[in-house]
Amino acid sequence: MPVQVKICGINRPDALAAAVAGGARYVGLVFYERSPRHVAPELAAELARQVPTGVRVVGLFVDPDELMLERVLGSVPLDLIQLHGEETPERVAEVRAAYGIEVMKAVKVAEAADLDRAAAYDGACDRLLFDAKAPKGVAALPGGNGLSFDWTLLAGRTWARPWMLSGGLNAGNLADAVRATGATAVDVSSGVEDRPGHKDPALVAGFLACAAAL
Ligand SMILES: O=C(O)c1ccccc1NCC(=O)[C@H](O)[C@H](O)COP(=O)(O)O
Repeated sequence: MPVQVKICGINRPDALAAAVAGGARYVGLVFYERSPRHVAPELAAELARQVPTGVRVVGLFVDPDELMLERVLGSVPLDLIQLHGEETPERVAEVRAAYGIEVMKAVKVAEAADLDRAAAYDGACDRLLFDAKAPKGVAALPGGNGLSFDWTLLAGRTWARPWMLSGGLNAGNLADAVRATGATAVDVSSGVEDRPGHKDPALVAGFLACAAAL
């Protein structure tokens, strides 16, 4: 079965067009103001309108409050809410119940214990996403840092929910990552950019071609 791809951090029509043309199943819009990929709800709504049926629009949030979620959901038709902060399992369940939209919880991984803790989210969300934990002591973003984690940590783990692999993926390491983890869905951002926050349509197309060939 082909690996499904989410291209995260879309903020321009040319990147969106490359993602759709290359067969991405998910496109991610970042609603986190510190991110170089941040999109205002107005631009996000315009981009979302260009997404064809069959491609799911994911809104990425970091510890959003109700005001934030309502502001975005009031104008942007999202298919999935991605929670990429320090949300507790209770908060994830609350967001899921409140908006009637699928919720994907990002779990930041550096060691086996992080995956042990992920079990608590398995019943609270619709999907899990495993991403590298941001390095301590630097002003890193909570995600989208182009860093990988030790993929062998996922070996032998089973999850009740569907899950995606992310963190430092690119066309050069995708095959190894999928082989090591058994992932059937992957998420990429930095690995298809030519500079922070700027997706390169050729890199997007190249990544999707690699995924399609797996
Ligand atoms: O992309 C961001 O700027 C971002 C900001 C805050 C939280 C999460 C963020 N991104 C997450 C993602 O783009 C993906 O879900 C994933 O982490 C892949 O990122 P990358 O390692 O850059 O491929």
